[in-house]
Amino acid sequence: MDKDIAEPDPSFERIGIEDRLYGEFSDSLNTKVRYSVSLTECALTIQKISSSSDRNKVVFNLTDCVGCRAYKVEDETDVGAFFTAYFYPFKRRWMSSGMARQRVEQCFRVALVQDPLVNLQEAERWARAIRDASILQKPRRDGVVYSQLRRACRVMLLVNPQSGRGQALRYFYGHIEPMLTEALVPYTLVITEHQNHARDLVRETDLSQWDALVILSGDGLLFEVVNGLLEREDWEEAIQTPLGILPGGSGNALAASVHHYTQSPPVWGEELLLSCGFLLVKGLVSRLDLVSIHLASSRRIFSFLSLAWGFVADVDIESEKYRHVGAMRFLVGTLVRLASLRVYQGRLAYLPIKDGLLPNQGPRDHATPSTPKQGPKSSPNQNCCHSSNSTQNTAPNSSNNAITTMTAGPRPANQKGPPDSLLPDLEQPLPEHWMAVEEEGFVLVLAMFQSHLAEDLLAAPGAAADDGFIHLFYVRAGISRPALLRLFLAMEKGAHLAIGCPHLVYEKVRAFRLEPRSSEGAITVDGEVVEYGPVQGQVHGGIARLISG
Ligand SMILES: Nc1ncnc2c1ncn2[C@@H]1O[C@H](COP(=O)(O)OP(=O)(O)OP(=O)(O)O)[C@@H](O)[C@H]1O
Repeated sequence: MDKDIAEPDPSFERIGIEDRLYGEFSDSLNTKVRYSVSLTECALTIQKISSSSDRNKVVFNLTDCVGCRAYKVEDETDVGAFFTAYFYPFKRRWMSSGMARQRVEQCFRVALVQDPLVNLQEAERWARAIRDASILQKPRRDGVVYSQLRRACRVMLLVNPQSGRGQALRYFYGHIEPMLTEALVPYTLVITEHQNHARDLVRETDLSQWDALVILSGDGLLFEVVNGLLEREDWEEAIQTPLGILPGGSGNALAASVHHYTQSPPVWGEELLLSCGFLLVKGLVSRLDLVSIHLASSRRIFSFLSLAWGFVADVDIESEKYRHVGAMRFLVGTLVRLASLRVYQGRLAYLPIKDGLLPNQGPRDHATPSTPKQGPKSSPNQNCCHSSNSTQNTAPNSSNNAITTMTAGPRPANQKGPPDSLLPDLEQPLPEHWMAVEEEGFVLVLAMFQSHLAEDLLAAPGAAADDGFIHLFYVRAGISRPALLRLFLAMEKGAHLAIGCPHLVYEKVRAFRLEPRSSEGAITVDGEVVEYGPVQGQVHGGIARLISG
């Protein structure tokens, strides 16, 4: 479903890189004020004609432009026409520090001649040239070219009116609808009415009608959409439908991750909404990893965000009652939960990433900065797992790493979606090359698939949407309450790995298995509670597609 970039206006192409489109127009509200306006491939430059000072020159980068339209006003006596360009540049916040995208509109009156039609044609020529220039350059990341939604793509926009503080519809009408109109993106609004509404809808819908499925809600609604797509007969094609996320919940972890991947300064709340809306109308699409999660009941679900057990899962569940404070609910929940800190018993095992090495060989890929300093005593106890009856073969994967895989993974009956080649059945022993973590107990286990756990929790700073890794963290029993609090406070800036906490361990893995022994506890997947018991998962690198930037 790769859509190529729209064809640019040929008249603009003739201008060439060095040339400019130049014109003189009046202010839309005051015809006595006139501007010289010039357009290059990269920028729209506006200067007041009376002024010789450069201070009155404003330069807009066209990468910040979402659209431009030409029009005529109702007044029959006015021969003039207008064009308005819409920009969302990063600007310093009013009355506070930092930068965030803010909406700026530039409108000009075209009255070159007395013929209204000629003026309108000239306004349309400018609007088209600005639109085309704003989509000409395809960004690159590490040599990978993003694909792009076709212009005028058809978007199904699903809004959960109950999500977060119940503001999702206000966000839509206040910010997103105007932006979609400015960018000429046609959409159909679907207001979800109950749980699983979105899941049922995407499972049944004719996907050929849609170029993108966009969610304005918390992460829970996207979880439904992803799983609905993977329950279809045509799941392989269905999961290629580009997915978009707009933050409307109280966690908004994927939205925060998408913003983080643009390497822009961090933003929250409606500023994050504006940033994600901007990325949506720009329509760049990257790959998205999904992790298939096997539950004790043989049910398999697909996750794009996280799996949590212990402290993080408990905070997630218990902080539901503080959702009226928005993203702050996790901080409030953390403080409350710290008072009744628990240790959880269980077994954790994982399949490590070993570049160019067979598992069990070479140095451990231990990312905890403190670990080498602490010596073997404070290293987690890790052993290889032993398998009696697993069938294995060793095959190089696409990045030439020797990864031992299972020949045939478990595939629950009637289950769609990709097979899990790295996982044995949940009741079966793990292959020998898996690493087993032997600990006295855990305070938390957290498997992250994106960078953010919530808008203000940068749990896996090095993660990317399609890195093909599960970022596995665990905190061993024995950590003090102040040390755990310090970890979570540092996580706001993604600095928790750098503070030298000997109880925190971080591994990049491809698969994991968790077998809780404590009878009480909770496991959450993408923030939703799932059945408690043994659970395992493996990453499927880049099988979905995400509108990002
Ligand atoms: N109209 C509705 N009324 C009640 N529940 C709904 C409705 N629409 C969707 N849902 C369900 O609400 C659940 C939570 O949705 P979602 O995660 O998107 O928002 P949230 O829980 O407010 O976000 P967050 O987890 O960030 O706080 C989903 O499981 C979804 O199925």
